[in-house]
Amino acid sequence: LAKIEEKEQTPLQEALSQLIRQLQRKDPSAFFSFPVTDLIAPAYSLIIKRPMDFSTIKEKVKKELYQSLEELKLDFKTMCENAMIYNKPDTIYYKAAKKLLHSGMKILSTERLDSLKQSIE
Ligand SMILES: CC(=O)c1cc(-c2ccccn2)c2ncccn12
Repeated sequence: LAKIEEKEQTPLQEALSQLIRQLQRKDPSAFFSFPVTDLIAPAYSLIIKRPMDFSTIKEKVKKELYQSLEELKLDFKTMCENAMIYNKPDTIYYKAAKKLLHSGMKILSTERLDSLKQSIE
């Protein structure tokens, strides 16, 4: 079999991957690991205009679609906010999203991203 070439990660991709690992640890139930389907969430694709999940975020890193750390922060916020739009406040998904958003904003704080940016330049 031809050897499948592994591509080196850029410093930005490295920093993004490290942040995503930290964020995913805050989703122990893995509610946010994969895209929400209309099968498990009726009419989801009609209600949520910009679906987002960790697997899609990781795919975007791999395809070098993030040009800054802030773009990751935007997708992360969208992912959590989607869950707080679609799910009612008394559901496990809404509560998990609220908690994930809160802990994620610390991991992605401006101070943290600024210092990480220094190390990338
Ligand atoms: C994130 C989210 O909104 C979500 C994840 C899930 C989910 C994620 C993994 C396994 C099962 N369910 C879900 N199920 C029903 C309604 C909403 N959700």
